[in-house]
Amino acid sequence: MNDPTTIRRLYGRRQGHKLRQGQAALVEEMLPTLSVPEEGPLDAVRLFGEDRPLQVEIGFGAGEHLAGQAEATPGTGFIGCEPFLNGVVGALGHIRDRDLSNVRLHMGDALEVIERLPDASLDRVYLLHPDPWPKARHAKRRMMNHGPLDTIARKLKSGGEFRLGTDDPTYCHWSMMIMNARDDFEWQARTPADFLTRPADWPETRYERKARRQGHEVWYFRYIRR
Ligand SMILES: C[S@@+](CC[C@H](N)C(=O)[O-])C[C@H]1O[C@@H](n2cnc3c(N)ncnc32)[C@H](O)[C@@H]1O
Repeated sequence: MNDPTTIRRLYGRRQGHKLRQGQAALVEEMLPTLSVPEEGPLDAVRLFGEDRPLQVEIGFGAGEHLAGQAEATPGTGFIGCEPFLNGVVGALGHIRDRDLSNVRLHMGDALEVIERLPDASLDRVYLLHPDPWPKARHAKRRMMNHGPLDTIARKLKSGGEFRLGTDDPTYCHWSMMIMNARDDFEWQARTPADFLTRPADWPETRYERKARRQGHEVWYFRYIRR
């Protein structure tokens, strides 16, 4: 079971290096206890044993933002979604190190999980540094498209928040155009500083750090569901 090939077959996509033994143990022992059930409707009671606010992070990468938010708001239930095994292993490490009991993980497509939640059930959805799909012919694969956004809008409570972070100028412009065409979200930006400055309750992600190291500007969008 510790063989990385077996783990890859059982637990989906992986990137980069082989899992070390400690990481394999996290996947074998901890992940099954934190995984979102594979079938059926989902809600806070099924996931956390009680009614509580819910937030979803789409593509949590290495999980530092997810863990930071979960640590800051222990009364909220967090659902982190990420198809890559290495990212899931990173999140498991953070969850263990910070002793978090309010995170559940889905190793796969976030929209599959969001669809199974009740309408108007989410307090917040995070989409931080999504894959930019820079070629025009791949634009329909971007998460910032009306199909995925319709789903996110339906599942957010009125007054709930959708957060987007990106350092990609094309993706930034694209996202603004898409969101401008919608009347179900209100952009929370009064001055340029509002979207050029990371809010205090927005932990830095690995991609964001990398972008800043490379000298890129980063844009932070907060939209309230009307
Ligand atoms: C560029 S990385 C950013 C990771 C992280 N949010 C950060 O800022 O460091 C984008 C991530 O989104 C994940 N992703 C792409 N499509 C996804 C989907 N449909 N559901 C969940 N995660 C997805 C990818 O696997 C990848 O890890």
